[in-house]
Amino acid sequence: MTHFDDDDLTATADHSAVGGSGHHHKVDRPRIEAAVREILLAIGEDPDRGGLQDTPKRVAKAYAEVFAGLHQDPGSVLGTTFDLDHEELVLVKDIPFYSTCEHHLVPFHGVAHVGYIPSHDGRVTGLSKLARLVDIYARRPQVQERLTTQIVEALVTFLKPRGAIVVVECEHMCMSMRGIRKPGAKTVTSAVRGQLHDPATRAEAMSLILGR
Ligand SMILES: Nc1nc2c(ncn2[C@@H]2O[C@H](COP(=O)(O)OP(=O)(O)OP(=O)(O)O)[C@@H](O)[C@H]2O)c(=O)[nH]1
Ligand SMILES: [Zn+2]
Repeated sequence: MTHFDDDDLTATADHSAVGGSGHHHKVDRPRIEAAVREILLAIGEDPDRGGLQDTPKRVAKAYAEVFAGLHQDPGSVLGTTFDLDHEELVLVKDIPFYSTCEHHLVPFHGVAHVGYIPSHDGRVTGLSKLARLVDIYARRPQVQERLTTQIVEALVTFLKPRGAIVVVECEHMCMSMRGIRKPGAKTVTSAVRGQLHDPATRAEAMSLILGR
């Protein structure tokens, strides 16, 4: 039996244009459990002591949640659209998220700002879908640059907007708790497409994003 957890999105991702994983298996929890037991042994711990007995199971459950985005389809999320006749910028800002650095498998977290200028027929998606899109790509082993690009590419692919902008601001735990140890350092990445390349349009979006 495969163990696959998620709250409410269950479609299997296979959309290569927007970074579908191409993996057809789901999260294999027994395999994670065995690996976590090995790690505990390798760091010199006793995986059989009371406090650690259930840890491999807990980690497997947590990983199934944290990496659930590998098995979710951004197209099915952005498929809900409304004909609202709004042809100007729609921006959801300060969307909080947690992701996992693919280099160290420790968290990076912050906020994403996601905006687009709807297509000429004025079709817009539900606002919550923009936040769902962020989670689908955040819940994978990631680097911040790819996360940013995948979100903007999904907007372009599924909404055919006249323009799109994604700005992501993160603190990387791999830079805070270990290595260079610079807690508080923030990494900002952005990606723009279409009409948001226009300096005035881009400046308007950026002032909305930065105006706190
Ligand atoms: N570009 C980019 N780099 C990242 C991201 N997350 C972590 N990194 C970096 O990935 C790099 C990996 O560098 P390596 O030299 O291979 O690994 P390392 O010896 O653990 O590096 P240090 O973190 O400098 O100790 C580090 O510089 C991290 O800061 C990310 O989202 N984007
Ligand atoms: Zn890292």
